[in-house]
Amino acid sequence: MHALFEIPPVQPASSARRPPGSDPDELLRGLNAQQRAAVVHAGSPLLIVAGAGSGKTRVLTHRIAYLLAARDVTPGQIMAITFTNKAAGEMRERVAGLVGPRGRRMWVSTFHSACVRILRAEHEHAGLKSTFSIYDADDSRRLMQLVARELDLDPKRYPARSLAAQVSNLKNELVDESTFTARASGPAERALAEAYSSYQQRLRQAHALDFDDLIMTTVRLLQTFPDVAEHYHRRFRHILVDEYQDTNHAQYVLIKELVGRSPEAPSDLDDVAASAPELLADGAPLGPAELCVVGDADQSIYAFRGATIRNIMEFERDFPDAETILLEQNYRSTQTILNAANRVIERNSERKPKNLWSDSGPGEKIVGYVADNEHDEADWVAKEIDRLVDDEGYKPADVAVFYRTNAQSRVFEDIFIRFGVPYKVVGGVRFYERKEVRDALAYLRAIANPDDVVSVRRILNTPRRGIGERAEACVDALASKENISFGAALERAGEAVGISSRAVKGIGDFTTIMAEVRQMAATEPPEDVLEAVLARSGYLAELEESDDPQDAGRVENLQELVSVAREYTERIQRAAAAGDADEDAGPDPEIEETPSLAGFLEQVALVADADEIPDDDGEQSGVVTMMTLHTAKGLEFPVVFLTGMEDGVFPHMRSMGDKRELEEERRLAYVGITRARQRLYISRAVTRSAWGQPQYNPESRFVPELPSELIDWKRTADAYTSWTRGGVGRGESAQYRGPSSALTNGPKSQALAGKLGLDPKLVGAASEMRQVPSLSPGDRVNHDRHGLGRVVAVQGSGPRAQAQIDFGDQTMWIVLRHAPIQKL
Ligand SMILES: Nc1ncnc2c1ncn2[C@@H]1O[C@H](COP(=O)(O)OP(=O)(O)OP(=O)(O)O)[C@@H](O)[C@H]1O
Ligand SMILES: [Mg+2]
Repeated sequence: MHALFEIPPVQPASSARRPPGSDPDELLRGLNAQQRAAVVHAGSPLLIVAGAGSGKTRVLTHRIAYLLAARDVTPGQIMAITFTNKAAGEMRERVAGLVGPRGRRMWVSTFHSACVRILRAEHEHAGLKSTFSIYDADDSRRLMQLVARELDLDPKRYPARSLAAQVSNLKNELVDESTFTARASGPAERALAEAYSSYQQRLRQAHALDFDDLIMTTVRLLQTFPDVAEHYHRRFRHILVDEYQDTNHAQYVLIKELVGRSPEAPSDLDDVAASAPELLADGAPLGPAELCVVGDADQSIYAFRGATIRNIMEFERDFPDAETILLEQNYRSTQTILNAANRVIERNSERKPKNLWSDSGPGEKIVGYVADNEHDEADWVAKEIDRLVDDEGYKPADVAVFYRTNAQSRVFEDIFIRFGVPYKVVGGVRFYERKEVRDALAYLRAIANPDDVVSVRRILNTPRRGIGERAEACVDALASKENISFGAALERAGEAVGISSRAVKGIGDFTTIMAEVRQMAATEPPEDVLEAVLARSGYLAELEESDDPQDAGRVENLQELVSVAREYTERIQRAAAAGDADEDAGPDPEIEETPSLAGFLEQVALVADADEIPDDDGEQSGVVTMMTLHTAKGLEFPVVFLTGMEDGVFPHMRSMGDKRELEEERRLAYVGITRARQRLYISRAVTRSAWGQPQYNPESRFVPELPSELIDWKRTADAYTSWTRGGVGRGESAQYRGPSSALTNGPKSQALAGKLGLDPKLVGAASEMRQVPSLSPGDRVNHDRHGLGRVVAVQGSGPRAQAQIDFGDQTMWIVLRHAPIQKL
C-alpha cells in the first residue's frame, strides 16, 4: 500500500468575489495535509481508510465542493452515495450553498434511492411498469407468507421470516432464482429454491420490487444493456461512496458497473470519436469514472445484511491502480475516549493496526455505573442528564443514549417521562410502521399500481366490507385460472366460483372507489388523493367514530401523513421553480419535475431509521436521542451513554459462541464509544428481566477491555444489595435459582408460550424439566417437535443456556429453558 503524503500547495487567495466556500483555497484551508491530498486527488481510484471521527465524511463533502469549484466538473456528473437519506440530505445541503440551483443535478443519495431513480428512468429496459411498487421488509414477509402457504411449506420448519431473510441474502450475493434452483441440494435448499422462484413470480405479477431487487435489478440492467450502462457511465464521471465498509457484494458490483472499465487505448477513443461522436460530447473522456470511497473496516457492523469487509480489504486488488490515503488525526473526541476505543478494537484479529490521536486533550474520565436492575440504570441515566443540563451547561440535544436492541428503550422511556426528560426514540416502532399509516399507504399503492397484490389484499376488507378469507381465496383461484393479477380478478369477482353475493357487492364497492380515486390521481397531488381515499373508503370515519382513545392518536398520525405528502409536493414544486431559473440546464428526465403519487410513495419507501433523528433546532435545547448502536453510525454527540453493558445483552447472546460474530459486536462497541465527543458513560444492570423473569448478567466482556485507569466508577457491583445479597460481585454472575413452579405453569408461562410461538402445552412439559439439561457438543437429543438431533455447540448456562442442534434437515439455536428436549 502506498500512501499519498504530498501536501498540495495552498494557492494565494485569488478572486475575492466568489461566494464563500466556492473558493478552492478556502475549501482546502480547513483540512489537514492528508485530507487535502484526498480532496485534490485526480485520476486513479482513491480509497480513504481511517478511524472514526477522522474527517472521512468531511473529506467527501469538501471533495465534491472542490470538484465543482476547481476542476470544471458539473453537478450532473457527480453521484455520491451515503448510508442514510439523512446523511444524503446533509451532504446535499452543505454543497448546495456553494453551487446554487445547479446542485439539483447532483445525485446524493443512498444506494437504494439511486437505483430507484435509474430503474424509473429505464423501466422499459428493466421490463417494469413506471409505477412499480417498492416492498419493504414487512411487505416481503407478507408476500413470502402467501408463497409459503401456497407451496404448503410447514411454517415451523420454514417460517416466512426465515425464507425472506435467506432470499435477501441470495440477492445480496446476486444469486437469482434460476441460478439458485440449479444448484440447490437437499430438502431445505430445494424448498427455499421453490419459495424463491414463486416469490419472484409473485413480485413480477404485482409489478413490485423488494429492497434487494432494487440493487440486483439495476446491476442486471447495466450488465445486459451496454447502451444504458454507457449512458450512466457517460453521465457520472465522479462516484463517491461513504461508509464503504458496509457495502455488500451487490452494491460493490453496482459501483464497478457504474465506474466502468479501465481506460480504453487512445486509438479506441479515436474510433469512438469517428463513429459515435455524441459519446464524447462535453469533452467527457470515456475512461472509467473517478471513484472515491471512504470507510473504516473497524466500523463494519452490517455483516448480517451481507456487508463484506472484503470490499475494503481488497479494494487495491480489485482496482489495481488505486491510491490509498490514511487519516489518523481524530477531530471528534477527547484522547481519553479515543484511548478507550483503540484499546477495545485492538483485540480484534484480522485488522490493520492504526492509532487515532487527538489534540483536544485528555478531557474527562469515562464514568461507570453498576445498577441493581434496568429501572435503576435508567433512573441513574435520567438523573445524570438532569445534572449535566443544570450544572454543566449541556442541552438535552447534546445527549445520546445507546443500547443494543430496540426493546431496551421502553424502560428509559418510562423513566424519562416520569422525570420530564425530553427524548426521541429513533427506530423502534416507527411512524411508517404503524398500522394506520401502513394501511393508508397500502391504499395509495393500490391506486398507483392495481396489480400490487400485497397492498390490495391488505386493505380489501379494511374497513370491513364483508369480504372474508373465503371470498379472497375464490378471487385468488379465479386469478390463477385466468392467469391474471389478483387486482384484475377483483374486477371480475362475479365470475369467481363459490363467492357469496355479499362479498361480490363488497368487492364492487371497493373497486368503484379505487377506480374513482385512481382517476383523480392522474391530475391531483398526492395529499389530495390521500385525503380523498381515506374519506371515500370509510377508513377515517371508522376511526373518528370509535370510542377507543388510541384511535384518536391514529387519526393524528393520518393527518401527519397528509402533511408529509404536502411537504413532498411543495418540495418538488420549489425544486422545479429553482430549475426553471437555471439557464444552462435543460430538462432532466431523471429528475422529477411534477409531484406524483409514484414519486411520493418512492420517497416514503426509502425512508431509513436514521432519518428520524431530530434536526438541531438551534433555538430550543432539543431532546435526548435514544437509538440502537447500529443506528448511531456516522453520528456524533457531545455526551454518550452506552447502556446495558452486559454479556448476553451486549455482546448479544446470539453472537457469544462465534468468534467472527463476537468481533462484529466489538466493532459495534467501537462505533458506540467513538460517537462521543466529550463525555462517555457506561452502565450495566446486575439483573434485567427478560420474558418477565430476572436474568443475572455478568459484566460485558468489553468493559474490562477498557483501560481501568480511564474509568471513574460511581457505583460498582459491590453495592448490589437486592435479594441475592452477597451473591454477586463485579465480574461474576449470580447463581440462578430458577423461578417457582407457580410461575412456569401459571398464566404467565402461557403468555410466554404465546410470545415464543410455542404450544402452551409444551411449556408445561418444558417446565417439568426445570433442571435445564446439561448438554455438550456431540450429545444426542430428542425434541418433541423437531425429533432426533445432535448438539453442535453450547453457550451460556442456567436459564440462559442455549444449544445449537442439528436435526438433519436444519440446524438451529434453541433456548434450553423453553425447549421440550431430552438428552438421550
Ligand atoms: N481538519 C479538520 N478540522 C476541524 N474539524 C474537523 C476536521 N476534519 C474533521 N473535522 C470534524 O471532526 C468531526 C468528525 O468528522 P467526520 O464526521 O467527517 O468523521 P468520519 O471519519 O466521517 O467519522 P465516522 O467514522 O464516525 O463516520 C466532525 O465534527 C468534523 O467536522
Ligand atoms: Mg463519517
